Amino acid sequence: MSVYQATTSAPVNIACIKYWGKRDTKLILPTNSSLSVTLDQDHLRSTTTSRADPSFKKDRLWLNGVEEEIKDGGRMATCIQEMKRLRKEVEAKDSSLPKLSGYAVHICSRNNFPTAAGLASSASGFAALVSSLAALYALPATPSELSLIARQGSGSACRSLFGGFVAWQMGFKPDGSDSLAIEVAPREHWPDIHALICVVSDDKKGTSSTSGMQRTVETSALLQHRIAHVVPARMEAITAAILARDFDAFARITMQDSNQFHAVALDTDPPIFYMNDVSRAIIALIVEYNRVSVANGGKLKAAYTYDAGPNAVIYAPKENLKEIVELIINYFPQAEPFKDPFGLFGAAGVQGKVVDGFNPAVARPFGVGAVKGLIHTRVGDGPRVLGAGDGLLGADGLPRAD
Ligand SMILES: Nc1ncnc2c1ncn2[C@@H]1O[C@H](COP(=O)(O)OP(=O)(O)OP(=O)(O)O)[C@@H](O)[C@H]1O
Ligand SMILES: C[C@@](O)(CCOP(=O)(O)OP(=O)(O)O)CC(=O)O
Repeated sequence: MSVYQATTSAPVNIACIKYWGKRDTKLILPTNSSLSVTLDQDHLRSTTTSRADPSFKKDRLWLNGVEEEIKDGGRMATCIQEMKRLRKEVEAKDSSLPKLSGYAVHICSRNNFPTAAGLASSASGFAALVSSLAALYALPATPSELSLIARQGSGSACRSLFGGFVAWQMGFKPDGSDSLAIEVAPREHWPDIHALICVVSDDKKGTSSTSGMQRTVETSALLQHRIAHVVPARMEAITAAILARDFDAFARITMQDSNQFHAVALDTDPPIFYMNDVSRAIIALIVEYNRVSVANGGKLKAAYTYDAGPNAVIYAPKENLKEIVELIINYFPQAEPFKDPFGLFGAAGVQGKVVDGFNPAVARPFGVGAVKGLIHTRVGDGPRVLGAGDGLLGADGLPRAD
């Protein structure tokens, strides 16, 4: 008997222009457009296997080995239902196709990084879910078409259907059919963009993005100014910066937009604080690192950005990553040796130090554990279809023990 199964992996994305606010909470339609960099799946990814089988009684999902309830009318159920609808359309056009749209599915997914810790697991998770079902159902859909469905799982997930530099166009139609992701530039356009993730906390966060942004929509006057007068011009300017590979402009806009997102969080009633003292110290270090460069006649060398949590993501051209890792480690000693996937350091490992002219008093040194880990990665590609050997379900249709 045929086994109908597909496995894909999908990347995390970290926004430079932040999505924060919905105009429709069911369809997940945003109050502003956003733009992100897709990170390399060689380092951070969700891997998902989907199987359709006539013997399955109901749709089931396992996340990191634990079964999650698929709630009726919930986001997961909506995504699965929408994918089955697309499959049904394909089957209607070709009667020789197996009627997979009528079978229940078993879905098994793993993240190779902490889930629900502000590392955008919902983005890679829903992108992997949608792309694995698209592969299972052999849908002729484009990544933008699939992004319409991933968006209904988690807004930011729509941007993980592409690699490189990705915009989520907010759209204007009430049915959401124009609220989708498009590629601004593939990673090959600007492969030099690297990212250092400073894991400040891998705990589950206090205020989820979903509830936090809704409170902001309801109570923040500053958000209305951001939506009407700030984001549209920033979307244009950062797109131009990416197309011109202008890191100075890219960095300036990215930092400004992170700052404004955290300002609207603070402007929410009651206020929401996602950054902590460690996050703010990292901002001070990057600001000073850039100041020294500019004082010496150079340009901005790094950009920080923070999502709905205290973890920092630092974007920079590859050539600056060595200095940036040394800088962070100088203030935030690490319990574990730095994993050095790009071979920046020799066998001796990293020694903390600051660049000449750096004012060390901009931040106080912290103890081991303030920054729990550093992940060095770079701009990456979009979802990948994997081989049968990578499947996460066993012959019985349940998660494989490994
Ligand atoms: N691999 C996956 N497959 C399917 N769903 C997933 C996967 N990984 C995460 N999710 C869903 O995303 C939820 C976590 O999303 P949440 O927004 O709380 O955290 P986050 O994405 O890590 O943080 P943020 O989006 O704010 O950066 C999980 O509870 C689960 O429902
Ligand atoms: C701060 C952000 O990371 C917010 C992400 O919010 P989510 O996409 O997690 O929210 P839901 O649509 O409610 O699932 C900014 C961004 O990624 O653009």
